[in-house]
Amino acid sequence: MTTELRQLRDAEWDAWYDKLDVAFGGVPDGPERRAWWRSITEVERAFAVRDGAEIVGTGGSFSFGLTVPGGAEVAVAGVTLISVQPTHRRRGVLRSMMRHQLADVHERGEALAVLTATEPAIYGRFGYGPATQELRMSVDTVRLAAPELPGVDGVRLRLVEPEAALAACEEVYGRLVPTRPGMLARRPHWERLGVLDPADERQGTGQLQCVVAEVDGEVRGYARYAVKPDWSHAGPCGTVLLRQLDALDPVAYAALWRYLFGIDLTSSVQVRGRPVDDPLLHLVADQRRCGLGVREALFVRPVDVGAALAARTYQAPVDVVLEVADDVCPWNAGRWRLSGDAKGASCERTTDPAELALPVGELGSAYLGGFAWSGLAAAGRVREVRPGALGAASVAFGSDVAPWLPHNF
Ligand SMILES: CC(=O)SCCNC(=O)CCNC(=O)[C@H](O)C(C)(C)COP(=O)(O)OP(=O)(O)OC[C@H]1O[C@@H](n2cnc3c(N)ncnc32)[C@H](O)[C@@H]1OP(=O)(O)O
Repeated sequence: MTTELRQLRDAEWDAWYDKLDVAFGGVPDGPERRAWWRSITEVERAFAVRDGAEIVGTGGSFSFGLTVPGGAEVAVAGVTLISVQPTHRRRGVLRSMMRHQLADVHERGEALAVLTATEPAIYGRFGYGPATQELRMSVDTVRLAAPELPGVDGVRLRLVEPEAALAACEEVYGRLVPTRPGMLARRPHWERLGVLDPADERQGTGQLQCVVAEVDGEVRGYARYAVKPDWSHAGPCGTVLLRQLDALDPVAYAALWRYLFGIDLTSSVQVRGRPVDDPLLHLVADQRRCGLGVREALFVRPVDVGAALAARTYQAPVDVVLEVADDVCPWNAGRWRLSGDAKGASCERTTDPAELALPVGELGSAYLGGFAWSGLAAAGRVREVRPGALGAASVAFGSDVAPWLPHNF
C-alpha cells in the first residue's frame, strides 16, 4: 500500500467529509450540521491521505485559544476529524498522520496540541495525556429540594429564542473563558454550536429552549435545554436535557438551577459535561441523588515543552529539573529547568541532573492542574529522583478551580 498525505483543498471538502461520515459509522450529518462543520473547518490546517485517487484518511485541527492556569490564553492546535477508512485500518495510516500533524503544529509555533477522543486508548502512544475531567449528572429533581440562595428572587428569568439570545449568552461565555483552565476562546462560527438544533436529531426531545437570567436588565447567565417528555402509570416523568449553563455569579447560577428543577412534567435533569467542582454539588442536600459519574474530557500534548511550561503560572514557587521522554517529538526529549511562581515562569534546556522524570503524556496530564503529580507518581508514571521534588511540583502545578472543557470538538 502506497499512500500520500497532502493538505486539503477547498474544492475537496465535500468528498473528504463524506469519508468522515463513513468512518464514523455511515450516518450522514443533516444539512444544518454539515454546513456548520463546513464553516468551522480550517482548510489550511486539514489534510487527506490518498491511496491513488481515493481518500483513505482525514485529519485536521482548529486554531484554538486555550486558557491555562494563571488565566493566559495560549494558541493550541485542537486536533479533530481524524479518520481512516475501514479498508485501510491497522496499517499505520493514523501513525503517519499523527507524526505529520505534530511536526506541522511545531512548525506553526503552537506549544500544545489538544483533543477529545472517540476512544481514549488511541492517543497515549502519541504523547497525549488525559488532562481534564467532566461530571455527568442525572439530578433527581423530585427527591431533591431546588437550590435556594439569598437574592435568587431578584433574578428575572426570561425564556427567549436561542438565536435571539445568542450574542448575550456568548458575552457571558466569553467573560468566563479566562477564569478556568481548559476553556476555549471562541473562533468565528463556534458560538453557533450552542444553538444547533436540527429537527432530525431530536430523537423524541422537544426543541431547544433558552432561559436567560437577568439582574437590573443585564444578562448574568443562561441555560439551554430541551425536554424529553415521558409518562408512566404513576404520571409524568419527563427529563430535562441540559446542554449548557453558564453564570457570572452564584445567585444567577442558583436561579437557573431552581428554574430547571421546577419544569413541570419532568422528574430529572441530565447533564453530560460539567466541571468536577460544579457548585450544584453544594446547593443540594444529597449529592447521591445527583447520579454522579466522572470521565476524562480533554487530552493535552505538549508539542514544545519549554514554551508550554513557560506559558502558565504556578500556585507556589517551583524550581525543578524535569527529564522528559518523548519518542514522537524528539525535540522535547531531555532535561528542562522550570522556574516559576504565580506571576510567571521560564523553562529552558539544562544539563543539570534530573529531579523528576516522566513521559511527555504525563506532563500533558499534569499541565492544566487537573491531575496531581503525586497521583501520577503513585501509578508509577512519574519518577522522583530528588526526594521532595514531587510534593513541591504537585502543589505548584495545581489549580484552585478544576480545569474544564466546555464542549467537545
Ligand atoms: C481526535 C479525533 O478526531 S478522535 C476520532 C478518531 N476516529 C475514529 O474513532 C473513527 C473510527 N476509527 C478510525 O478511523 C481508525 O480506526 C483510527 C483513526 C482510530 C485508527 O487508524 P489506523 O490507521 O487503523 O491506526 P494505525 O494503524 O496507524 O494504528 C496506530 C496504533 O494505534 C493503535 N490503534 C488504532 N486504533 C485503535 C483503537 N481504536 N483503540 C486502541 N488502539 C488503536 C494501533 O493498534 C497501533 O498501535 P501500535 O502503536 O501498538 O502499533
